[in-house]
Amino acid sequence: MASLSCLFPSSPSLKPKHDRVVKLTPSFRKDALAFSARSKSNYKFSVARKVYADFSKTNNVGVLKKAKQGGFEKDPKALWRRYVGWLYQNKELGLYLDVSRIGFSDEFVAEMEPRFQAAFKAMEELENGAIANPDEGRMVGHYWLRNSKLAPNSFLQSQIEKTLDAVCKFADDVISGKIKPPSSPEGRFTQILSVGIGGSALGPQFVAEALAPDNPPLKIRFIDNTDPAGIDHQIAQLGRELASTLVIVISKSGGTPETRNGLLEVQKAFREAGLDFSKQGVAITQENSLLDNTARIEGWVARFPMYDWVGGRTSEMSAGIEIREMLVGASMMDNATRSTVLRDNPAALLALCWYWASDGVGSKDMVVLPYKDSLLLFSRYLQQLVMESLGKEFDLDGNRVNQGISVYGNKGSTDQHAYIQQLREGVHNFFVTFIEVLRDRPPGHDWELEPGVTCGDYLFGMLQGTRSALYANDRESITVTVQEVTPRSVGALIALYERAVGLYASLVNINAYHQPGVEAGKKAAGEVLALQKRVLAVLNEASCKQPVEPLTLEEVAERCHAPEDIEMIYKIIEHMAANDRALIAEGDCGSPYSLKVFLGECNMDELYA
Ligand SMILES: O=P(O)(O)OC[C@H]1O[C@H](O)[C@H](O)[C@@H](O)[C@@H]1O
Repeated sequence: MASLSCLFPSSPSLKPKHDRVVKLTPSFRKDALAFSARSKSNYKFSVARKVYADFSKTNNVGVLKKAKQGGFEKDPKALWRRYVGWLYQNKELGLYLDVSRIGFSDEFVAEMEPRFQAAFKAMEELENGAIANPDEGRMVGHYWLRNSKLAPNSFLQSQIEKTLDAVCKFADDVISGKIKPPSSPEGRFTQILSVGIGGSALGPQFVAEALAPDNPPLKIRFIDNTDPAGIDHQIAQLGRELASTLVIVISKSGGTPETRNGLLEVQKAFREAGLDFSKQGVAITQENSLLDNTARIEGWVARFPMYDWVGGRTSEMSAGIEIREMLVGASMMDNATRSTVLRDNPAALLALCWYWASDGVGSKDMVVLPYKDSLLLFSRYLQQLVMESLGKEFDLDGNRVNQGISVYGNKGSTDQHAYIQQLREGVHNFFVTFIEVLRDRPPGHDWELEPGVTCGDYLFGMLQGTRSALYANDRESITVTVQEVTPRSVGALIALYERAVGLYASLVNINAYHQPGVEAGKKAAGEVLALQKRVLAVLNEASCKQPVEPLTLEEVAERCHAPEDIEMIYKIIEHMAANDRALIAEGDCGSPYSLKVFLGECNMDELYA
């Protein structure tokens, strides 16, 4: 078993290359202001504007703010012309993008054109194998997964193709019962339990929810946290079907603590049920990772690779279900989003809208509202893709920029009964993306629940109504329309947003492919657990005395040589007490100074260890 420290890797390569506490330079400030003023001063709808910059005195963070006053284009005919003029249509994919309810002007588009050309060039270089993730010294190759011929060399190309074939064959063999669990009465796998977190969970969850047939050959459930009660619930729900459950453990790094814990908990459940986990376990991870080595040594059913050059949040196409059609959709969208003509490139249009709506500094949140239950998880999926990619402290030149765009949303029309009130009338700090699906339900199932009106017409009406009502109050929106939710359209949507994020990152000059900020929390979590071990040792020593010596928090902190960590020690003891692992002799947790604690048992082995 790996020690805990191995599972909280702190990668030195993730550190900034140089001291990046750099002030926002006056020239940057001037450029930003001039750019914003120039591009918006001629705004054709004659919107009065006030543009000002506000620089925080305390941390040198520059925030360019704009104030929009007056109205948007409200004349229906002019608005219709704007709609038609900017409408993007992808005939092959049956996908439309409407950006008419974002108020950018022609002057703004012209100002942005050179930046987009630079972004297109950077994207081309990325696709050709440039080190597009400089901090980590990595190529960024998720686009090759849907067109292996793009891979920069034949070795990578054949790796991609072989993996895809192997995944598809494995899936067929599991479904047909050729690969089966050793001791299940059904004689085939009936359930999938997917264990993973972040990019190793959100994509599979989204796709599984979006594309699940009514009666899938295998049902899928997820463990995506280190919450023991949540894990117990998933295992309990499987019940006797644990014997016919295929457990797929997904972790690019192969060392993420939450995923490791999920695996250990599931393996324990297998042992207790008298089942051999290795005959039902599959690993999807980088070659030679901790997970890969474990799976190899224990002889799991299968192992599939994730690549160094594919980030977790862009790994949806690495290995999974229904993959070939999704890849076709993604590849078609990739072709469309390679266009260097802004108007013809839906990813560039999205990036343009994001830049306009959020002033290129994330001043507005992106609310994602799919009007389709099966796309519920799209917003959660996009939350990671957008926020982990764009939420960066420094730009590529080392300037402190604190970039990002916040993403939230669930689905319509459900959310209309929750927070649309605030969107329409409250604080104006967002823009909306509607996802519209034209086909309501499979052909032949529709009926009119009142004369001339189906259930789906209501959903349609709610979307259109909300879009209009928001715009009437100067709230901007984008609408992405697809014909149906199919593997192809889901693949296309994922590819559309992956590219939009990449292009936007170029516009604001940040690395979209690393996540240095995530390391801080992981490191701190490791320190908490290390402190907990010291607390346990101190309490154990006092609890082994005759008579037992209950300790105050101050005494524990002092004996741990960590008086400055007393608050964390209190939290550790509170948590242990709630789980019957520490006993309260006096006082209670609500009055920390009154507390005296000890352990229920003395562990002699540990005492003399
Ligand atoms: O796939 P794994 O290596 O287990 O990583 C799972 C997740 O870990 C971290 O939180 C990263 O920030 C995510 O980008 C990643 O998706």
